[in-house]
Amino acid sequence: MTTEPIGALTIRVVPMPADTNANGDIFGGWVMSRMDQAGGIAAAEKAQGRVVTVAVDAMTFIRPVKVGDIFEVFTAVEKVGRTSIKIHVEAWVRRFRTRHHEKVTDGTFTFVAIDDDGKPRPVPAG
Ligand SMILES: CC(=O)SCCNC(=O)CCNC(=O)[C@H](O)C(C)(C)COP(=O)(O)OP(=O)(O)OC[C@H]1O[C@@H](n2cnc3c(N)ncnc32)[C@H](O)[C@@H]1OP(=O)(O)O
Repeated sequence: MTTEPIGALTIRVVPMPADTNANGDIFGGWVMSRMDQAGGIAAAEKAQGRVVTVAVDAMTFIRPVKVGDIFEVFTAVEKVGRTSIKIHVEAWVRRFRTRHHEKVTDGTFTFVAIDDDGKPRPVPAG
């Protein structure tokens, strides 16, 4: 089990009771949405402009997220193609009250740099 997050801290937020599923844990869609947002921030920085999500791969939900946890998303550029960027995304929590730090989810998000017409454009070098 990884003991330290991979990548840069990109989003930090506390989930609320409205974000729970029928079990009382945080809804997986809420988790994926925050991960997509964080990946989009990292990809837009690399692309120096607009990006869209084209694919999500290898999502693993390892541990539940609870109300009151501090939810953190870490991102790292994994691969840059001609117009696409793969971002490794990890979600970690600092557990409510204990502040125990553990990984809850990871996945690979692929984004495509787009122009004003929504068409793929090359990712700038550097
Ligand atoms: C449906 C939704 O609302 S999801 C939420 C937001 N996302 C979107 O709206 C995106 C909707 N999709 C699109 O607009 C288009 O599919 C686009 C702009 C992302 C891509 O357009 P396409 O005409 O398919 O582009 P194209 O075939 O040239 O591929 C562009 C790049 O994406 C990569 N790509 C395309 N599909 C995938 C895929 N399923 N997995 C990984 N990479 C992919 C290609 O390999 C290519 O990468 P490269 O240039 O680095 O080699």
